[in-house]
Amino acid sequence: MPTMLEVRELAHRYGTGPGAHVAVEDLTFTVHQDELACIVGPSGCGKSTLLRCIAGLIRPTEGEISLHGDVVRGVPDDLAVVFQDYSRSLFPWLSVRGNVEFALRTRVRGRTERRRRAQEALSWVGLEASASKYPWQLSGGMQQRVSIARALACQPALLLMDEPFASVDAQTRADLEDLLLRVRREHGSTVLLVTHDIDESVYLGDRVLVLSKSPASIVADLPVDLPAQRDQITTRSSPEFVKLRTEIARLLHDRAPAVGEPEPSSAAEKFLAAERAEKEQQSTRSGQ
Ligand SMILES: Nc1ncnc2c1ncn2[C@@H]1O[C@H](COP(=O)(O)OP(=O)(O)OP(=O)(O)O)[C@@H](O)[C@H]1O
Repeated sequence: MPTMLEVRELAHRYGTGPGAHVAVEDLTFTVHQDELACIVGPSGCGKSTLLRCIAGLIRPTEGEISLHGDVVRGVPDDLAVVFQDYSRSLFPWLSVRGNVEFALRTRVRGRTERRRRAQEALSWVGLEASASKYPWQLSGGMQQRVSIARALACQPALLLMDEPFASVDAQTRADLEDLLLRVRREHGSTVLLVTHDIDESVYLGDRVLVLSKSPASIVADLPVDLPAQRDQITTRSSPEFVKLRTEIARLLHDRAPAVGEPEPSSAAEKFLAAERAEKEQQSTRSGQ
């Protein structure tokens, strides 16, 4: 498959002089066309900084980013982003269809064609019947489906997703993950998705890039050797899945155990258990 995204020796520093903060350093990786690559890393390690550089929102201090061979020097036309906070990314005064059409206003000529593309993308995410509603009339999961439809309607060369499912309850999250896998299978798209959630990175990804603590650098680039057709129960309990998520937890939890401390494997399990507990808490909070 051809290379869609190339990140070469990327570094970004906020500020200058002694107070400068190095957010990412020496990041090099590629994402191929039609691939879904997940980035997982500790909180504050520089994931959003990396995405902002790829989206052309900030200019990296060092290194270069290319999208289908063109060096990124501003916000690329054929790139779409789905953020975690769907409530702030949709216009409340526009209908669901209006929100999707709005994203097409500079990309697609002709109102009829914009409407057709919006309606098509809404059908991909199962929202064609809600096209005339307003975002505030929809559940959180449905609003995020609108954000996904809006991004897909643009037929982006690259879809960036920044913690896209972190603000919904656990069941909705699983539904949205499956929706993303299905839409990708049926319509093809190149996706770079950032998540805190190790299980989610393995469940969704063709590859998982594991980042170090701040400043972020790549500690592992792991292929996910699972079938394209995935299932929340069977896939997540398969030995390959468990092995990979344990390996990632170990990489993120990278330190030698002190005398009397648990072995790395049980430390990794503890880390995963803590992560699951945090997710459950978050899910309870977002369900309230
Ligand atoms: N505009 C900014 N000015 C100065 N420092 C910044 C700025 N944005 C981010 N940082 C710092 O850069 C580091 C990386 O931040 P970034 O938001 O990229 O991390 P992250 O991995 O996305 O975090 P999280 O997982 O919590 O969302 C952090 O220490 C943060 O405080």
